[in-house]
Amino acid sequence: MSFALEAEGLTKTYGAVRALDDLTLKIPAGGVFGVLGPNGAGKSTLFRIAMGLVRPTSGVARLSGSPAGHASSLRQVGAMIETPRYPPYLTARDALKMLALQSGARDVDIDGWLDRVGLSGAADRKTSTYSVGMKQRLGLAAVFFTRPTLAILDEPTSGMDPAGIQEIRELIRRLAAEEGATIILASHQLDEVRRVCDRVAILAKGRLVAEGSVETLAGRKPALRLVASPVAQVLEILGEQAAADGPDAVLAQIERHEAPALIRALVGAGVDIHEARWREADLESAYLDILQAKEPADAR
Ligand SMILES: Nc1ncnc2c1ncn2[C@@H]1O[C@H](COP(=O)(O)OP(=O)(O)OP(=O)(O)O)[C@@H](O)[C@H]1O
Repeated sequence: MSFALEAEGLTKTYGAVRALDDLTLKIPAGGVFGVLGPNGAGKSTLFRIAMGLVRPTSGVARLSGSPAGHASSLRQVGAMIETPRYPPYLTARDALKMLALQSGARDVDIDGWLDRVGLSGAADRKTSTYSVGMKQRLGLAAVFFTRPTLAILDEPTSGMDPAGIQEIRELIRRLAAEEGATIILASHQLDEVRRVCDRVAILAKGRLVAEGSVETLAGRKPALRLVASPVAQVLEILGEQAAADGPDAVLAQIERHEAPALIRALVGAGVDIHEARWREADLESAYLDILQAKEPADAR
């Protein structure tokens, strides 16, 4: 397996503060990886080291096998650290042109990228007139237009309203699928992480306290909750794949692609289905439980 980012025994101290404390973490190449953790857990420090902005006190970080901070690894990484800032007098188009010049990227389809992030209509407006969401979308174009193999997004939806968060979330998923880049994102929005990320790591006080797929960490897979009658017949048809969930509902442990066929089969067997809804993995409770149980006890 190849890894987009590897941290081995990574420690970073700022005076008496250990921002990272012997962190070992391997983030596989491909997909969207979430880094979670309370304020001060060390997420941004890990990202700054990956981008070569900060030197570790000890340990190593590698991007696709090359040491972080080396020219070869820097060329592969694009990053957005919180809300991007641009000189206020620049339009979005000029901001991307400037970034293309700075990065030495050639043949960048600036109009195409403005279109992909939904900014075509505002391309010639000064970025100082942009909403937070528009700045984030421009920031995503700026990360991806040089086609990095690794994109690091530090709290990409901070300060945004729910509609804006949903837009950015969909854009990130689309870019992950279309660009094939590994995306590593830090977020405090657990719902966002659950919907966007394939795998997550939880950091606390600079250490790794949990790592795995969202479903594994949440301790349960998504299940299809069917409100149906007669319930007994649904339980009989589904056998071991189902469990009663109250007097009129059943939880079916099936994969998402199996849902249409199951519903067709139940209706064909004469079952009335009043509601079918996915019960998602509960990452938030799992996150809080993990932090309570595993957070290193030594307060700093
Ligand atoms: N340049 C610095 N100088 C001194 N201390 C720092 C510096 N950068 C980070 N720290 C400290 O290191 C610890 C980890 O900070 P970091 O920003 O990596 O955490 P984080 O998980 O990104 O937090 P948040 O969720 O609040 O962004 C904190 O205690 C922070 O105060």
